[in-house]
Amino acid sequence: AIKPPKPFRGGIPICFPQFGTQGNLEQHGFARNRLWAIDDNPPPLPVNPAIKAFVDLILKPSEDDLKMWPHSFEFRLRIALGAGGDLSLTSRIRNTNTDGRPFSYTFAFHTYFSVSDISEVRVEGLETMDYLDNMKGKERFTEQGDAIVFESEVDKVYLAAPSKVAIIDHDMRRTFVVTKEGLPDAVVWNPWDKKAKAMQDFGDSEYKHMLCVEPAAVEKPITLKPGEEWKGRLGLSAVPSSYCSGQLDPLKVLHG
Ligand SMILES: O=P(O)(O)OC[C@H]1O[C@@H](O)[C@H](O)[C@@H](O)[C@@H]1O
Repeated sequence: AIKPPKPFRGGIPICFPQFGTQGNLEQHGFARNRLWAIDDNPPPLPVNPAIKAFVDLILKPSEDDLKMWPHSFEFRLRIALGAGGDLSLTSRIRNTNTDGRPFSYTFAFHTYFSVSDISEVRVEGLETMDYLDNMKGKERFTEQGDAIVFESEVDKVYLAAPSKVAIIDHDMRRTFVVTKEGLPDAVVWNPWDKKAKAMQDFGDSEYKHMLCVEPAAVEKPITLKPGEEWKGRLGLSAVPSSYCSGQLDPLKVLHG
């Protein structure tokens, strides 16, 4: 059972106004631990004709939030479902400070994916990208040319990652396609066995069946002046993937 203010481990927690430990706030910021309200009268947002249903939510800071992070904001979230089950999350964050002050934040859609077996999963789209390795003091490295596979703990922030990343699950014959807009980075995280054991709200072997791929703005914080609004979008779809002689065609997966 989830008892606020504990974050939910799974789904798509929203990291705002701080990703990870990059600041003075609690890990990943406070937004993921708050109750959001239904936004009955959201400002217009173009609706993709493929969208069949959506809900608009809003988060504004409480008095306590303002003590920790002294900025007034309106965070609108549209959660939309397409006919084929495609999911789209659009975040709109507006600076509503009345004292003329800008604010800066980092952000992530902390997306948990369910996979059959992490050792059999490949991530395509992040080859040759630069990344900051959270396990090595955020040092910068460059990924090799091969798809990413998993054989130990991974906690990396890929910088200026492409707008489409694919998670290919051989055993399930399923590929998750993650698309992102307005979010330059992509975090990839799996805690592996030792960290899984150390996490109280996580089963010892659950790491085998999950992977986080998180569209994010981490390296360069986003700054908004009063009255300015930022928009970031996450798109998710699951497509059946055929699996022939051990190889998928990555170009086909990523470019349709
Ligand atoms: O346990 P939390 O706060 O949900 O965070 C889980 C992980 O989230 C990832 O996004 C971070 O890169 C990791 O460093 C972190 O361990």
